Amino acid sequence: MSDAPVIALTTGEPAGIGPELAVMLATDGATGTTPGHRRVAVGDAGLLAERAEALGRALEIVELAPGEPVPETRPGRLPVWPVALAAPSRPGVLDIRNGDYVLETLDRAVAGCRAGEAAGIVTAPLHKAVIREAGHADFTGHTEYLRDACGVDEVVMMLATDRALHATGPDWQGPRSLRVALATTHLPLREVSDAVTPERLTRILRILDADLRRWFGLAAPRIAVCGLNPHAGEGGHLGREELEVIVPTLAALRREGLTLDGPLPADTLFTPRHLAEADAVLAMYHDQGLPVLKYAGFGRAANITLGLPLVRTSVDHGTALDLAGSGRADPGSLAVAEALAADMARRAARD
Ligand SMILES: NC(=O)C1=CN([C@@H]2O[C@H](COP(=O)(O)OP(=O)(O)OC[C@H]3O[C@@H](n4cnc5c(N)ncnc54)[C@H](O)[C@@H]3O)[C@@H](O)[C@H]2O)C=CC1
Ligand SMILES: NCC(=O)COP(=O)(O)O
Repeated sequence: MSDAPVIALTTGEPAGIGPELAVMLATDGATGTTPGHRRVAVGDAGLLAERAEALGRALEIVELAPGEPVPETRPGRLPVWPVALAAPSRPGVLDIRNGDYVLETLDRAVAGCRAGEAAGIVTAPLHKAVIREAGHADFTGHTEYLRDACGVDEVVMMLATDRALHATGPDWQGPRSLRVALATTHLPLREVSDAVTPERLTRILRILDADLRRWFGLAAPRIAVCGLNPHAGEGGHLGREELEVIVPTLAALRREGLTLDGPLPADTLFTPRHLAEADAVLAMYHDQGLPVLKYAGFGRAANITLGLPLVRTSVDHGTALDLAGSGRADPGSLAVAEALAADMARRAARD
């Protein structure tokens, strides 16, 4: 049996594109053969078989018992850690009866990592609203769910375009190569300002600095930090969060040795001159940073949860209910995210 790391691929919302993306990876000539890692899907085996049939792809689904070794990845075969759907699922049609199912796939993957059966997790997209409507009123996303499942206080969501996953130094240049981390994740805009506290910023920036060193081989990561307000507050005339929170927090962290630029006006930070001088950008909120990242690399970017005790990467997109079942969804981001999880798992094994 190979010692290539096992990556658990949670197949996400059953009515979304996740299951068919897993089928695409498993049947594709390039991604179906991954000598560097072994893939095990986590989800309903019957659902995956249905999606494979609908796409016209020949796929042998191999249900694994707990503890059974994950075989080598080869095209046309998909080992599965089975989790049963609560109700049949049709592409594009959400069903709150399957809300728990999605969380159970995550729990199975985390348990697999804890038991040493898997070295990392890559997640296909889930649908946040349907999970909340299924009774999990506090659910906001994988990132926060995995934080709580792993018992850590803070994690950082960072998305990176594929060119930025391994690049350092002179390779890090220009708008197509971008790493964007978020100070706040899934919050209504109204709550963002209150959430940007010295304590949170300090935790986030320490994790970002440490994990850029750990996973991206950067000896002294340069982090460009966005302001919260237009023109980074215009000297206090357009908001005081910069003067009262961000500036003093960055100053304290610089004294700890972090290399931080900012707070900078977010509208001009994402220009080549500034990006050329930064290894990552910290945006204050979701839609301040992610539209730029997706403009630069949608479909070829990965989402990484920093600060977890396990490896977790994900796609740069959501459930795309409008495409589910059509076979037109692009599996590019899932392939990038899975390859990154495998790289991180190998790095973790070496360290
Ligand atoms: N990692 C995750 O689990 C994520 C989950 N979501 C969730 O997904 C649900 C839907 O979110 P939306 O904002 O509508 O974003 P979305 O990414 O699902 O869709 C936005 C647009 O992008 C297109 N698109 C998405 N993925 C694509 C792919 N692989 N290939 C081609 N086109 C693609 C869709 O067709 C749609 O036009 C929400 O519940 C959201 O919370 C969103 C982002 C990440
Ligand atoms: N837009 C990114 C996103 O929503 C990712 O959410 P999750 O990975 O925390 O589920």
